[in-house]
Amino acid sequence: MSGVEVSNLSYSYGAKQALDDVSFRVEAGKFCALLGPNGAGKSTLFNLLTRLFTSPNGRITIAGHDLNSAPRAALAQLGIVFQQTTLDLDLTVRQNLSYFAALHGIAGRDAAIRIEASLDKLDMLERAGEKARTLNGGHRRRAEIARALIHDPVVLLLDEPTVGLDAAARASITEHVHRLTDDGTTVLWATHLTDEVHEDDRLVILHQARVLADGITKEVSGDGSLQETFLTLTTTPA
Ligand SMILES: Nc1ncnc2c1ncn2[C@@H]1O[C@H](COP(=O)(O)OP(=O)(O)OP(=O)(O)O)[C@@H](O)[C@H]1O
Repeated sequence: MSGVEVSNLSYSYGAKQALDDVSFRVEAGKFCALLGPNGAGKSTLFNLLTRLFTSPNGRITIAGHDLNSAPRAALAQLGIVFQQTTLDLDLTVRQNLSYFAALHGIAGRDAAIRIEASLDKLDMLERAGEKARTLNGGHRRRAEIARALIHDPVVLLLDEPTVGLDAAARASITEHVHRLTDDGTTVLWATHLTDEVHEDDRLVILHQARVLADGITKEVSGDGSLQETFLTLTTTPA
């Protein structure tokens, strides 16, 4: 089964083409890194995947649901972590998650069970009663990821989720999110940092609106390092 499928997707801001005939498919339960330098088109793609933008060109399916013709079914299967923090800093971690659960129509005992399970996956249970304001950047991010899992989405999208974090927090979040695939979650992780990508991950390299490489990371890198491959691909004119 496919988690996310993008077919022949294009998008322009006026004369500026941000995505040019982009296609890739991520199988359910896999971690896929969407790797691209600044301006590659990653945020544009995320805005289309979350239906903030729509495009007449191309097709997106989420867990088999066409985002255009069945948007409610498709979006119900999506968990989203945006680049900018969206926690209410004056609420505790648990209150932030409860509020989000309520927005999804989840309440009472069901909500409590899901919140515990989501926090546990991110090793955040012991911080449930702390106000978001008192957490460091890494823990805030982990709380947001836990929040994105409450409704048990098939697909989790993260748009450069480690921006602004120190090396230890980046490594911890990267590991936690990789482990989510053990439960069958499909992960699409946008980044410009090659050290966040594991050699067995699916990898899509995006540059100047186009997909330049698509495959298993170690196969894309070949004999070199991913860093070398990425630099070669993205510093050579497309
Ligand atoms: N509102 C806009 N109007 C015009 N051009 C835009 C707009 N938003 C983005 N672009 C351009 O579209 C291209 C893709 O931008 P996008 O933000 O999707 O890339 P990105 O890979 O997310 O980059 P970054 O890592 O810097 O966020 C870039 O050339 C960018 O300058």
